[in-house]
Amino acid sequence: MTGPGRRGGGLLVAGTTSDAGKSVVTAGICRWLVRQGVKVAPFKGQNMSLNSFVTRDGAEIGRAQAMQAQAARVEPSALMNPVLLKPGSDRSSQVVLMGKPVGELSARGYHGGRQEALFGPVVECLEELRSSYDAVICEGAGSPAEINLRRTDIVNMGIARAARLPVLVVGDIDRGGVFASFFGTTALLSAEDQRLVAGYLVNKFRGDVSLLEPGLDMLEGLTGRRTYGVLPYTHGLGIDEEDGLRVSLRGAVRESVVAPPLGEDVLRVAVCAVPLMSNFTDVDALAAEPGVIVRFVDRPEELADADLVVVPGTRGTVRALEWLRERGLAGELARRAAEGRPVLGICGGFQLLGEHIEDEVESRAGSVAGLGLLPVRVRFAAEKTLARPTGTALGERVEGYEIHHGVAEVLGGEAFLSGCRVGEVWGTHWHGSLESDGFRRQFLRRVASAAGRRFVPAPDTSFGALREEQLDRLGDLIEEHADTDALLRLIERGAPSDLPFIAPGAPAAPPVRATAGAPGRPGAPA
Ligand SMILES: NC(=O)CC[C@H](N)C(=O)O
Repeated sequence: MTGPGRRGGGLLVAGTTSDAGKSVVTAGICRWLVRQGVKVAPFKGQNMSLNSFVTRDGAEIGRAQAMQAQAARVEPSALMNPVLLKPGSDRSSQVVLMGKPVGELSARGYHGGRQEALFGPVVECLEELRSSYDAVICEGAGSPAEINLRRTDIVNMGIARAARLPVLVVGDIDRGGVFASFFGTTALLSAEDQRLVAGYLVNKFRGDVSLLEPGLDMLEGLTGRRTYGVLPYTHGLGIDEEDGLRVSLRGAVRESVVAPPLGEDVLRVAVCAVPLMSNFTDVDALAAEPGVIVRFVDRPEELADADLVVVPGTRGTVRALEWLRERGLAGELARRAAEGRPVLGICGGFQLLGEHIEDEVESRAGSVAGLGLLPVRVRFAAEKTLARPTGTALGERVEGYEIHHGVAEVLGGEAFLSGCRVGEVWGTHWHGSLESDGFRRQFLRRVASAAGRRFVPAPDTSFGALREEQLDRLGDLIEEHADTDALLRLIERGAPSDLPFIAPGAPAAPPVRATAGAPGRPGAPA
């Protein structure tokens, strides 16, 4: 890898838990490597997420992999995330294979054979990437020691074994229990799997590393495996989170810039935390503006002081509609619309603002009345629209991306990004439009004026530049707090050959039970 043309380096970044920081560590490693002149790509065999992105050639992949591709300074591709599971309920998910939906499957159906069938294609995607990049940094899912799922695994040790990748296990020390987690994660793997587990990376550490070091030495004594770095707890790096289901955002304030507002007033944005929220990252660009406060809400009272209410995308348009009605938010939205106070509906949030929804695909609820705030009729199609549209709104160029089954027929209002606007109610299928800086500023000016706020958008916020800065900070974290020489050796040469076996190893599988417990969320590791 040090010389041009050297191919085949790789690493699997696994975690002791979900949310240990695998995605950001993977991105950080990609950014550090590309800065060293290494041609690097990210990969995740299977991702479970409602936050997805559309590649230039129209394939849907997890946003986390798209973000990692940006960290690696390469164009995202379906090869980087061949399987994407999009939960539609606690028990079933839409399976997206190589960027296209192939059907809805229950967790049981998925683990009962379908996932195994995907192993070959997933490994082929990884091999294809490895043949054209110096290094591929793979992200695992959940924990590699999910002993109930190991047999059919296509994202953790299954992939590491097939591609002979060294494995680095990331642990979140902020939650505590990191030593037991590292030890246990290793000790519950088979001897063959353990041979690839090269060592550990401590994430989210606060305080004095010298206090941690004796523990890391003891861990090495116990496992024969070293720790490759201790990354400090860093705020503001939660970019492009994976899973809108697991992370309850209700009541949460979107991490915003600390710069003071320019005008006399701030602008308050309330985002309805609808069920199965998709691409809630759309509002990150609002939170990046000085003086814009973005929070997720689920009660009508919380809309009262909001200058803008966003109804975001959702994998369950009809379900979200019911939820808005049950919680009294629907009435509040109608009142706002009548008063000329701004509302922005994005994708599923746009669909439900319309007059009528015909859905035999997503909810199978048939004919459903929408909130009637926009002159739009939506009919769900089996075919998914995946697109990267560009256009103009408020005199500014806008780029976006579309991921939806619903097809909107716009019957009136003023055209707005393939959707429409009536009064101060705006609706579009486009995600990501707020990342277009000029448009975002114009839109915020318009909202401020409609809301009667003396808010002034900063003239120079560049969302793209902020995103790049964040990725650079991730690269810095690796460069400054990991043993990069050792990491590079690992990526180039694979796991050391003398890693000891830690008892007891993988437990034997029990005889198959006729009525095994329900597996909970589909594809549990996420
Ligand atoms: N991304 C979305 O919000 C999707 C909207 C809706 N569930 C559809 O598929 O049409």
